[in-house]
Amino acid sequence: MIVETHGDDLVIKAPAKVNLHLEILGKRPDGYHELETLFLSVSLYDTLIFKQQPAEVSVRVRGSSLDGGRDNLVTRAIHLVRQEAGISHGISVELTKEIPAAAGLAGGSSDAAATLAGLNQWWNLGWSPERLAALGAQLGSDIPFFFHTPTAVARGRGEQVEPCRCKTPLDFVIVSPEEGLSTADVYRRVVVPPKPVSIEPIRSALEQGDRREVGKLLFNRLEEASVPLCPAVAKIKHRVGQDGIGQLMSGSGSSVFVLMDSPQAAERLGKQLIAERLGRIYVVQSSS
Ligand SMILES: C[C@@](CO)(OP(=O)(O)O)[C@H](O)COP(=O)(O)OP(=O)(O)OC[C@H]1O[C@@H](n2ccc(N)nc2=O)[C@H](O)[C@@H]1O
Ligand SMILES: Nc1ncnc2c1ncn2[C@@H]1O[C@H](COP(=O)(O)OP(=O)(O)O)[C@@H](O)[C@H]1O
Repeated sequence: MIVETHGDDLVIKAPAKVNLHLEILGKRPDGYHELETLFLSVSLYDTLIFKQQPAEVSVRVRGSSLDGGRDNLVTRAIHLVRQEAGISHGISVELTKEIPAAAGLAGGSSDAAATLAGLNQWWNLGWSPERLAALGAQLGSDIPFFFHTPTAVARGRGEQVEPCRCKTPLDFVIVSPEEGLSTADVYRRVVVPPKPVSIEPIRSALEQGDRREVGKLLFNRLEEASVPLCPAVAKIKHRVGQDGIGQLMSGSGSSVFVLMDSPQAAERLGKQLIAERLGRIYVVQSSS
């Protein structure tokens, strides 16, 4: 995330993520699936502006039909911090959404992580990134990763995070169809593989900066479960199947990303796809 002060305001840009690898290792007694995933944050951002306000909490959302009420992850993160710190200070947050919601890009999770980090600074709490990540895990599985950007391996439900290196910037075109996907529906259909695909080859390719190898090794176990639920994913995968150096659905969908071998190639493909009305198109790079 990118943190700046503008006059009296604190401004945080909260990045989206993609999963370069996602494998299911098993099903747990609590019904959740144990996963192993390689996260990468990218340069598509929501923006949060924190402003002083006496006692009450208010969250205003722009650029989306989501409201700022008690179900919004920003609001939930504010209440969690106030409870944990034992304080009742007010705060006003203006959230401008650019990351499409429920698209496998973890926009809501990133907003929550940005809120935890922002309030830690705003209220001088002095909490460590580990403490913030552990608090975030109470709100959502993808949140701890955002304290370890740009790239990390995550296990468990996503809360066990091990940072890794990305030696070279990576360029992507992301296609987000209008049709969304329910994470619960996708996990319900997933089949636990007898022998999981290893994360090590793609992690090593990323650490060596071998983008072609990364492209060849892209893998997401949830993709096969999602295609029958969302024909748009199949349509996009078919359309971009020969483009770039690899293509994959992100997380539980429905966004699909194409890994490109240069920023110029990403710009060119982005322009072509905008004309084809497959969904919202984002030309992005790996970022913090
Ligand atoms: C797929 C991933 C990968 O990064 O991200 P997104 O696509 O959401 O970005 C995550 O595993 C999203 O995990 P999480 O954020 O916990 O999903 P939720 O929406 O809370 O889960 C909805 C439902 O999906 C099932 N579920 C979820 C996560 C998991 N590891 N195993 C599961 O079986 C559970 O039935 C749960 O009740
Ligand atoms: N600030 C927020 N931004 C996006 N979604 C939010 C937010 N707060 C709550 N939500 C809810 O969380 C769900 C998951 O959002 P998000 O993290 O964007 O998607 P995904 O889990 O597919 O990556 C959405 O369906 C939405 O209803």
